[in-house]
Amino acid sequence: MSRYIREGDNPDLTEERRKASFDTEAMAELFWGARNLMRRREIANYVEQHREFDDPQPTAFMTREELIENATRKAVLTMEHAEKAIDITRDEESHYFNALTMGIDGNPFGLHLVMAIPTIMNNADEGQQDEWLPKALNREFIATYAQTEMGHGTNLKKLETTATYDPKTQEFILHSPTITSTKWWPGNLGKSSNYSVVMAQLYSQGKCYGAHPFFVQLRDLRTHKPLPGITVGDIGPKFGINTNDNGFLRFDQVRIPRRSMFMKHAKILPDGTYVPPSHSKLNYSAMVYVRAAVVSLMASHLLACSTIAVRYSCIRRQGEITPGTGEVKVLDYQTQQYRIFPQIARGVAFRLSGNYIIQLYRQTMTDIKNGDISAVPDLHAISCGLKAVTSYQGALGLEQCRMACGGHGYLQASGFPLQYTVAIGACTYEGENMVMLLQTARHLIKMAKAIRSGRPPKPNKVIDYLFKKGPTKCLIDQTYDPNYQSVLEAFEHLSRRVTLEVYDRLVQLQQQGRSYELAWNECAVDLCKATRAHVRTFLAKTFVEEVNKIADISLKSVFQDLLQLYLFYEVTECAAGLLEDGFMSGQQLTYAKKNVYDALAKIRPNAAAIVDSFDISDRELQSVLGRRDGNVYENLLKWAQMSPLNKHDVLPFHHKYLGKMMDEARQKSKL
Ligand SMILES: CCCCCCCC/C=C\CCCCCCC/C=C/C(=O)SCCNC(=O)CCNC(=O)[C@H](O)C(C)(C)COP(=O)(O)OP(=O)(O)OC[C@H]1O[C@@H](n2cnc3c(N)ncnc32)[C@H](O)[C@@H]1OP(=O)(O)O
Ligand SMILES: Cc1cc2nc3c(=O)[nH]c(=O)nc-3n(C[C@H](O)[C@H](O)[C@H](O)COP(=O)(O)OP(=O)(O)OC[C@H]3O[C@@H](n4cnc5c(N)ncnc54)[C@H](O)[C@@H]3O)c2cc1C
Repeated sequence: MSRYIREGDNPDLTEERRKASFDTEAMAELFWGARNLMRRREIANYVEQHREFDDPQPTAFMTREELIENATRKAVLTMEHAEKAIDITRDEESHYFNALTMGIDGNPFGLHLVMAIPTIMNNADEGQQDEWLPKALNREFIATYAQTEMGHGTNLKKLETTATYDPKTQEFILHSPTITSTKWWPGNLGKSSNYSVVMAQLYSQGKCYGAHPFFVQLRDLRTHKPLPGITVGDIGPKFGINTNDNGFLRFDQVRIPRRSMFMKHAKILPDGTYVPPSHSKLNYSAMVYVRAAVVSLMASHLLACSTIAVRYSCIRRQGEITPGTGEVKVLDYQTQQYRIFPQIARGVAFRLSGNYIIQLYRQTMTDIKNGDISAVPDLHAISCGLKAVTSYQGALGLEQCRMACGGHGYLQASGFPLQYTVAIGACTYEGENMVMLLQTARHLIKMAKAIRSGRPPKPNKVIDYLFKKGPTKCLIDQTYDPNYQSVLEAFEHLSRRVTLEVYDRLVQLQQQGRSYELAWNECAVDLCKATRAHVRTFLAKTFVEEVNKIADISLKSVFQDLLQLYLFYEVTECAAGLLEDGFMSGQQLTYAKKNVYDALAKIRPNAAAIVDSFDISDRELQSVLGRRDGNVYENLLKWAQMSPLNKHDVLPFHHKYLGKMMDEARQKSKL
C-alpha cells in the first residue's frame, strides 16, 4: 500500500492512490535514487522533530520585517543544525535541508552559498582561497554577489563602478561615479551581508581592462554598520522574494588592498602590470553555475505546482460529465489533464536535463582547474539556452497549474503565488532570457557556418545532430517506436532548418551591406527560435535516453506515458515550424495530437501516485490545496481564520470611515 495513504485522508484522494498501476515507493526511488530518497526522508524527519523550524504563523500573513526576521532566525538555526542533520559535503543534501528549513522565498545565506562561495572556489587563487574559503564556510562573514547596476545588467562591458589601482599604496580605489553606477539587485546585500564579490571596471596604468571581480568588506564585523565611504540598503518590496533583502550599494573612493582582486585568472602585479586570463569569461563562472542550477530549480517548481494541481483536482468535484451520474473530480475533464499533465512531463524532462548540465558544469570546472578550457564555450552555450527555455516554460506551466485550480488557486493558501513569484525571477536574473537565447544562437551560428563550409568541429553530443543529414520528410506515423526516432528527427530537422535559414539570412543581409551587428539584430527573433528548437531537441533526446535506461517494466511504462506526452505535446507546440516547409503533413499533426490525448488518458489513473512519487512534503509545498491528506476545505477555513484581519470582528478603523459613511447615509435618507 502507498505510504501516502493514511487514516483520515480525503477518500477521493485515497481512491486515486489505490488506482495506481505501479508502486509509488519504487517510483520515488527511481526518481531520486535509493540513497538520496532515504536521505531525504531522514532529513525531513529531522526537521519535523525540531519544531523550532516551524513558522509562528503562515508567512503570507507576515509583514516584510517579520518575514526577514523569521528567515534570519531559521537561517541561523539551519546552520547550527546542519552538521547533525546532513552531510554538508553533499550539495543535494544541503539544498534539500535548506529548502525544508528556510523555504524558497529567500534567506540571508542565499547568495553566499550560491554565488559568493562558488566565486571564491573558482576565481580566487590559492592564497586567497586559504584566507577566504574556511571563513566563508565557517560563516564568519556573509557575502553576496554585486554585479548588476541601476544602469546596466546585461551589458557588462558598460558597468560603471571603477576599481583603479594605485601602485604607490598597492590598493584599488572603488568608486561609484554616477547614480546609474549604483549596484542594484544583489540578493542579501541590503541588510544581511557584510562582504561582497563586486564586479568593477579594472583600471591600471591609465588603461581599462574591463569588468573584474573583487572581494570587498562592506560592513564593520562587530557593529555591522557600513564602512566609511560605503552606502548600502534594501531596494524595497518586489514582485516576489520579499524575504530577500535585495540591495543597493555605492562606493565613495573606498580603498581596498591589491589582493582583494580575485587573482586566479587575471592578475594585477604590485607595479600595476596586468596579467590577462587564459579565457576572458572565466570570471563569469558563478553565473554559469546558477544558469545550470536553474534547470533543476524549474523542475522543482513545476513538480511542486503540478503536485498541488493534481491533488486538488482529485478532491475537487464540480459538474457532471454524464448527466445524472454525479459530480466528477475535476481531474476527469480532459481540459484539466491537458493543462496539468504536460507540466508534470516538462518537470521530469527538466529534472533529467538539469542533472546532465550540473554534471557538465562540475566537469568543466575540474577541467579548468587542470588547465583545460576547451569545454567553456559549449557549457556556456547550452546552459544559457536551457536556462532561458526552462525558466520561460516553467513560468507558463506554473500559471497553468494555478488556473487549473479555479478561484482557490488564486489564494496565497494555494502555494502558487509563492512558487510563481520565486520562479519567474529566473526569467530575468542571471541573464535576461532573450539575451541568453541570443548567446546560444551565437554558438549555433558558428555551427551553421561550419556546416556550410563543410568543416564540422570535433564531436560533441549536444550539437552533432546539426551536421547529420536527416530524412527530408517527417516519418511520424501511427506505429509505436520506444525510441521515438521519428519525433526526435523532426525536432532535429526543425532546429537544423531554422539555424541554417537564419544563418543564410545573416550572410545575405551582410552581402547587401549591413554590418554583422545590424544584420544580427534584424534576425534576432529567428535566432531565438533557433535556440528554442535546439534546446527542445536536447531536452527531448535526454528524456528518451534516460527512459530507455529504466529496467523495471511497470515504472518504465509510466515514464513512457510521460515521455509520449512530452514529445507529442512539443510536436504540437512547434507544429507551425514543422508544417512551414512541408516537412510534416497535416495528417501527421493529427497523429501527434492523438498521441497527446492518448497519453493524457493513460496518465490519468496514475496521476496522484505519480506526483506522490516526487516525494514533496507538505512543509515544502506550503499549500492548503496540495496537502498530502487532501483535507482541503476544513484547512482553508482554518487558514483564513488565521488572517490578522480576523483578529477583530470589527476593524479598529471601521467606525472612522465606512461605519461613519453608512451612518451618515442612513441619517440623510431619513431626512
Ligand atoms: C532540488 C533542486 C535544487 C536545484 C539546485 C538548486 C541550487 C541552488 C542554485 C540556485 C538557486 C538560485 C538562486 C537564485 C539566485 C539568483 C541570483 C541572481 C544573480 C544575478 O542575477 S547576478 C547577475 C547576472 N548577470 C548576468 O547574467 C548578466 C548577463 N550578461 C552577460 O552574461 C554577458 O554580458 C553577455 C553574455 C550578455 C555578453 O558578454 P560580454 O559583453 O562580456 O561579452 P561579448 O563580447 O558579447 O562576448 C564575448 C564572447 O564571450 C562569450 N561569453 C559570454 N559569457 C560567457 C561565459 N559566461 N562563459 C563563456 N563564454 C561567454 C560570448 O558568447 C562571446 O562568445 P563568441 O564571441 O560568440 O565566441
Ligand atoms: C530576482 C532577481 C534577483 C537578482 N539578483 C541579483 C544578484 O544577486 N546580483 C546581481 O548582480 N544582480 C542580480 N539581479 C539582476 C539581474 O541579473 C539583471 O536584472 C539581469 O541580468 C537583467 O539585466 P537588466 O535588469 O539590466 O535588464 P536590461 O539589460 O536593461 O534588459 C531590459 C530589456 O532589454 C532587453 N535587452 C537588453 N539587452 C539586450 C540585448 N543585447 N539583446 C536583446 N535584448 C536585450 C532584454 O530582453 C530586457 O527585456 C537580480 C534580478 C532579479 C530580478
